[in-house]
Amino acid sequence: MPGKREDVISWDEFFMRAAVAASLRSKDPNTQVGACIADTNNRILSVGYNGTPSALNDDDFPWGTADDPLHDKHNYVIHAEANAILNYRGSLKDMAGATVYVTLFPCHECAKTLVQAGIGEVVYLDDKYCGTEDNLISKNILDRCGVTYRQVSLDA
Ligand SMILES: Nc1ccn([C@H]2C[C@H](O)[C@@H](COP(=O)(O)O)O2)c(=O)n1
Ligand SMILES: [Zn+2]
Repeated sequence: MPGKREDVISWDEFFMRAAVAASLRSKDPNTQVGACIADTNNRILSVGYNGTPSALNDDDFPWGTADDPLHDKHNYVIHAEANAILNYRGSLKDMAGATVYVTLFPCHECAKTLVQAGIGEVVYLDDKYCGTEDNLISKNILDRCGVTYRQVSLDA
């Protein structure tokens, strides 16, 4: 009888690759972010990526930053982590202790939302805004709320 295949990818890699796949749907020309929420039984609950509200035509949209807040994408885009939570059709109770895999470290608004949804762990790929005020607030929120975070990398 042949033995089982041992050379399989880890759960971390599996969920992070799902987050990366979600990020490929993002229309943001500068930063594409994907998120995948996995529960404590290693089941994917939801995925999301950064984009406009679905009723807002993303063809007719200022995909840049601007001094005028009316024309700055940051005021319109829903972040990947928020979309992953909003896309979930089950009970929020299922997110208790779940892990969010995200391709970019969460901003402070997402950190608050993740905490409130019951997420217990953040696993991230990139932290390109590390050390910025927003990033420090985000880490402060996660630390104070007992949400752990760790960085992983994906081999090419
Ligand atoms: N954890 C994050 C951080 C950012 N985003 C989104 C929001 C914007 O669409 C983009 C950031 O744009 P940038 O300021 O780098 O031009 O990424 C997110 O979804 N989740
Ligand atoms: Zn965010």
